[in-house]
Amino acid sequence: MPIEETDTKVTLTHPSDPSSSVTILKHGATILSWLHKGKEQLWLSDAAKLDGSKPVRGGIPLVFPIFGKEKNESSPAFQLSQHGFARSSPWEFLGQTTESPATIQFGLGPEQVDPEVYKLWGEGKYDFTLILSITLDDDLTTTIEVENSGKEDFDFKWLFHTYLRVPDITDVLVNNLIDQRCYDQLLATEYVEKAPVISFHEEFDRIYKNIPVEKSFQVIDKGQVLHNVHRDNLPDTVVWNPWIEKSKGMADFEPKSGYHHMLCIEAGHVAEYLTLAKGSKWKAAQTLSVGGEIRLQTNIF
Ligand SMILES: O=P(O)(O)OC[C@H]1O[C@@H](O)[C@H](O)[C@@H](O)[C@@H]1O
Repeated sequence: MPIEETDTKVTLTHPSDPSSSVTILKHGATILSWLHKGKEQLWLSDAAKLDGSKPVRGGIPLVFPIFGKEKNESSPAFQLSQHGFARSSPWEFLGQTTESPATIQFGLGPEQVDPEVYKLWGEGKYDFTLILSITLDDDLTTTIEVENSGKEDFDFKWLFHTYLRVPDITDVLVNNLIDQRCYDQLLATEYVEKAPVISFHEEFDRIYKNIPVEKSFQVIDKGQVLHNVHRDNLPDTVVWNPWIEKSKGMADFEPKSGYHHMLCIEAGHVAEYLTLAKGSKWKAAQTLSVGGEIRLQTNIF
């Protein structure tokens, strides 16, 4: 059976390769696991809450309609909690849409969001439909469509908060971010990245902005490409590792040494808000792939 559904989860198995599968928690439509030819590609905390009491620490949580906390008091998103409500709402499983490649869909509308939370976004005046499509081929593609089905335009941000699994963060390099503008959230400073490859030795939290979509990022471990992150209509990418102190402060981050085995590369539209006019739609996607040759894309600005 390519699809297995329980009350809380859905697992889609590759139709011609039983060792490849993706498992999604209905709460938050959070991808918890992607097995590629028997090998787990995502990191999931041992203490992640899977009962809906907290967003999942690990996998691919979905960030909408804000990224982080909105600091502008006059914004309709000011009262929303960190990273918005998509990751903490119960999505509906809509079923399979194509067989080859295998695609399943999940949906979220205002009626599924906790009414107390929904009221915090523009006093509950926005109507929206989110459709998440998950396509399992040799790659894993997540496609999001946001529709403004209401009577008012609204502003939003979107992000796939992907926790990639790595053998040891101190051995890992990420390429193709050179010459991109970035905002360092720890230093609260904006600058142009000059490192030909990024390496990790301490807490890391940067928003790389407006990156040509032709550029893909590769996570390289001792000369070997582990992960490739491709983007469609997602101009920004957050790179995050909490390191020692921040991990200690997160109750749902276990084991505490887990920061060694994860790296978040989060494709999104977060540097600026997108305005979605009433009646219109916006679509974007992230594709993760495994292995391949090292590709340096330094000549695309
Ligand atoms: O703890 P949360 O809400 O899942 O956020 C985790 C991290 O998410 C990242 O996207 C942010 O850049 C970090 O600043 C943040 O700490």
